[in-house]
Amino acid sequence: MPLPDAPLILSAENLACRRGGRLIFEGLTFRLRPGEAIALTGRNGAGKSSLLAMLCGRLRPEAGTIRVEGASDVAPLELSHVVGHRDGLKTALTAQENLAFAQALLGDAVLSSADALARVGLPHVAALPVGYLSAGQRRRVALARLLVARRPFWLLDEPMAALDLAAQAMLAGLMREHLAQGGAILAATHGPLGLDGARELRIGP
Ligand SMILES: Nc1ncnc2c1ncn2[C@@H]1O[C@H](COP(=O)(O)OP(=O)(O)OP(=O)(O)O)[C@@H](O)[C@H]1O
Repeated sequence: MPLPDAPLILSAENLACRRGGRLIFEGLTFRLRPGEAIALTGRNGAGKSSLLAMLCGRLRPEAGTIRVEGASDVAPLELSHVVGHRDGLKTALTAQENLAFAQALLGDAVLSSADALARVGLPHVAALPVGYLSAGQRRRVALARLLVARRPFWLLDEPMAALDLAAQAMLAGLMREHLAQGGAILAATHGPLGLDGARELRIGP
């Protein structure tokens, strides 16, 4: 899908989240603007992953609204890359095949699969089935999906998990590039993202 020309803002208004009958959070309001990064923080169980699930349409808010200002008729998921705890990779396919699949699915191609793997430092595993890769290598392949198709919003759940220090620096660099190009990032995290200008959004006490 071609991206709309208008500046896009991911907007959440007065969100409440209920899981297993328990109110997890309520009254959550924020706007994610072009070029902006939000570090979503909070203790274990505060609802960070649940918020990401709501933003990408997998979980219905108990109350409140989520919309994209500038493209109100488009679901946020269609304008987002989501990298969650589950990497969504197909273990029998090679790294390159997984990325080619993602590119065909997501459209609006940017880098080729081979170039995206090179950017995340994995050119040598392109032809290996993902099932053979280490945890950190798998995460890098999942992150390479960010590079094969253009999406303004990156919604990331613990993106630094399983990455060694060099890979953390590489990811911070990719995120900075995305922000410099007018993209926006919301990342649930328990640690630093390596982004100086990131604004903290804390859920819970
Ligand atoms: N499918 C579910 N059914 C019932 N409760 C759930 C379900 N999924 C999550 N929860 C509960 O919702 C709460 C929020 O979970 P969530 O995974 O969003 O927290 P989190 O902030 O991402 O935690 P962490 O920092 O540990 O990753 C937790 O109490 C969790 O047990």
